[in-house]
Amino acid sequence: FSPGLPRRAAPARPGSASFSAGRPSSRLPVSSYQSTGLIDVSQSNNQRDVYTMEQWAAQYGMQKAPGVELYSDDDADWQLLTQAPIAAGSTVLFVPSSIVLGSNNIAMEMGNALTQAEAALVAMEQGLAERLPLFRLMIKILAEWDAGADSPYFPWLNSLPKQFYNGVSMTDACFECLPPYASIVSMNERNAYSRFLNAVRQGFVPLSQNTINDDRVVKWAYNVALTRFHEVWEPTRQKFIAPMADMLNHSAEPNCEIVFDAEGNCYVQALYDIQPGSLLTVSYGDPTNPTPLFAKYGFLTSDCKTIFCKAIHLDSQIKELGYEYQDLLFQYETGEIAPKVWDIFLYELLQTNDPNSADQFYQACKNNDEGTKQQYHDHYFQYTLEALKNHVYTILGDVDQLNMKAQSYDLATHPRVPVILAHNNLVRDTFSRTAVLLDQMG
Ligand SMILES: C[S@@+](CC[C@H](N)C(=O)[O-])C[C@H]1O[C@@H](n2cnc3c(N)ncnc32)[C@H](O)[C@@H]1O
Repeated sequence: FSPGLPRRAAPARPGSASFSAGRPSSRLPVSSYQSTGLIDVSQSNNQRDVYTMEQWAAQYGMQKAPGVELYSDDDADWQLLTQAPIAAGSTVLFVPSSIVLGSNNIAMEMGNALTQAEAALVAMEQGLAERLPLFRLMIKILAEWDAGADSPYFPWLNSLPKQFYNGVSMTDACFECLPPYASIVSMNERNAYSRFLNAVRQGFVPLSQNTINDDRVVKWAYNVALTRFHEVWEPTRQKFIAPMADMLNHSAEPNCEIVFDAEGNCYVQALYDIQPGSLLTVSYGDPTNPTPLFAKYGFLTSDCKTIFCKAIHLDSQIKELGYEYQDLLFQYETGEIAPKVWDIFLYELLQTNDPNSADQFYQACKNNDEGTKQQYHDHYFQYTLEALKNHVYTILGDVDQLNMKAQSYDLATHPRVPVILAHNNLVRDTFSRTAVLLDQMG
């Protein structure tokens, strides 16, 4: 779950002297996929046995640096913290490959049945080929869930959350309370899930009918896979889930990173010296934009410094100028707007009113001709300013409406309302500051 991080050569396995004892690892047996003692994934039962999972992982050879502990302040969300200092570069956690779920191994284990299910998935939508490693993880989780207490992964499954707040779990009522960009990104997550469900229901993979027909179970397995994987790109692209390492939360300024060696062993390493009492964190992705993290993981980072431009009506201008959303940032604390946001607004104005100038401005942007760009910006400043103000005040008005709608929902049936409001408030706070800045400009 830290796609942006480069894979590094794996460090030497930590000397056992400085690590809490763990028995030598042995490969987990493949479960026989029979249903006994199924785990209740209904949201009403959010009990999680994380400590038995920790003991189970230790029995298979998981090792932690002294002082590393599971921690929760609400019994719902768990993470790792350290009670002892940890030196930069040292290994915080080691998870042996014997308990790591890897999409390549799953493909080998499940063979032809999985290949057929994957073909059915890709036939629905070519772009889903990218999501095959995730599909494999989901199928494996379902197979282990199907095996119930007979699954060698039972303690891990029993430690997992039942409640999710991401786009996959959202209803149409939730999407109606989000600004367009957040709504689209969240809906994409749910749509990908629907395709996965459809592929599972084609019946190729050896899962019980009860499992296949239970939307809650399939959705839970999908959410577990989606929110807990770590992607590696070498020697081939694949996704892993390493029990215990999957307890690390996200931070925009993480103090740890996750690496896998060629055998699939997982190492969590300290990026800096870490003080006692610190939470251990990794990066789940682009820290400049909280919305995709919100849609995928269902939380809003408290340490977010920027949001992306919400001008999705200018998508074609963004594409034409070759800009990325990462270039189009609004600063949370100051409301400042990135220069390229001004470019796309001006470009649209010129296209509508003065196509020749639009062409010249386009060339200047493409050639990084800052002088010419500045001349256009100076000349049309009042118009661009008006267009931006209009956009910002429209978004502010919309967000107020969306929040009013979200607040009218019953929390018992809409548990995602708080995170939706937190998302919208981040947008509102940032844009309020931007509005003040724009008003000061004229
Ligand atoms: C890989 S799991 C991490 C372990 C997880 N906290 C747990 O209780 O099992 C990812 C999930 O942790 C939660 N999470 C991670 N980072 C977070 C953060 N900075 N703030 C709030 N929740 C976070 C989200 O629910 C996310 O989907």
